[in-house]
Amino acid sequence: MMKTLVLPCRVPRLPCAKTGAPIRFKDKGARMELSITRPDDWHLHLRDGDLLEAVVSHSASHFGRGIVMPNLKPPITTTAAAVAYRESILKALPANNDFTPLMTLYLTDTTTPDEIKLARESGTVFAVKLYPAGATTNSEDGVTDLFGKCLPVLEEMIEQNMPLLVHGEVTDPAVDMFDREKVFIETVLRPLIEKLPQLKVVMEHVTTMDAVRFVESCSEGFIAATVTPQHLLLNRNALFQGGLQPHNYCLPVLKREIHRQAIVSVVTSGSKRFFLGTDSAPHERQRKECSCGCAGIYNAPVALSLYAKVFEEAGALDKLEAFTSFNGPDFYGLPRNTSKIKLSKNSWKVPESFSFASGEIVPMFAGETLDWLPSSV
Ligand SMILES: NC(=O)N[C@@H](CC(=O)O)C(=O)O
Ligand SMILES: [Zn+2]
Ligand SMILES: [Zn+2]
Repeated sequence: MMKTLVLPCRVPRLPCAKTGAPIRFKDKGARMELSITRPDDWHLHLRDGDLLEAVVSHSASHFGRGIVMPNLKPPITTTAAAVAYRESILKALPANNDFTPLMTLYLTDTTTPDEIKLARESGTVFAVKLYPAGATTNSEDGVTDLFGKCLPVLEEMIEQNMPLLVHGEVTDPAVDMFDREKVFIETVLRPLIEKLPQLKVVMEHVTTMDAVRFVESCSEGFIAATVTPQHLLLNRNALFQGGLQPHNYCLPVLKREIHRQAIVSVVTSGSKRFFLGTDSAPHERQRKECSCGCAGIYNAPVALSLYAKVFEEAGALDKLEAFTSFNGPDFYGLPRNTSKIKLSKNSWKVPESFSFASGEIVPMFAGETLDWLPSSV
């Protein structure tokens, strides 16, 4: 496979007051070590069956919690299904691992306010996910008319202090693929927030300067965003470099360099509105390398190394811990993790692939050498 073109992260920094996050650096001879509060992944696809078994340990080995996406087949639309899915995740965890899956419900045109009450009472569901119908992988059952069909549910979510997580893209085929996030902000998100200013919303996997500006312009504590490693490190050239690169294809699709730079600038500025969400989305190799390949990048094994790389190159390692470990739980109103992990400046090679019962999964940056190695303390 072609070596991925990784872009430099030394970009202009937005002016910002120092957050003063207590980061501990140790210089072990030539090797730098960083000790940070255990991170959480606020956007994660764990799948089910043997794929779940194959991938879960890559997240569970370093992350404390993960917001688990509900886009299974069939989707997780009820609390009962979320509770059962949670059980199967717990069963698939390695022994003595206390990773906590935070479950989500898949919003449909027919979700009821009572289901939201049940979700809150269960203590296992932490958010509701909006997939505009047809926007991405397994979104066929998603919402067709948010304002027409879902307002009572959204009002109940305000009552229950339950955040709405959005895949922020319109699906109108007349809208250019690269403009779908920007158009979603203007036609759906802004009107939604004007109508329901008390609703907590996370704009998932932001990819544009427009999204960065929008989130920054909203009230803190109500609107936040997750950011993936791929949208921090790659621009849309990575899809075509040396030939079509299916393992760099995800949705929302990678954008122009100016957008990538805007995202790097805002996360490394220390803004509290942005936090770690890998969107790690494994698909079996044949489902990526075919004539109509699936969208989704499998980044769980490399995500922490890559986030550290971005912050290091931007000269902002002192802001890394807030992004990986504080801003997310603070937004969700959950306690921060108490355990730590270590990131050592140690070269390691990303495996070419991971085999499992039904095939192989190719990780992001397969076969390449990365600098930061995470380990539990
Ligand atoms: N991001 C992706 O490209 N794919 C995700 C779905 C999603 O998060 O949109 C998947 O489930 O494969
Ligand atoms: Zn999505
Ligand atoms: Zn996703």
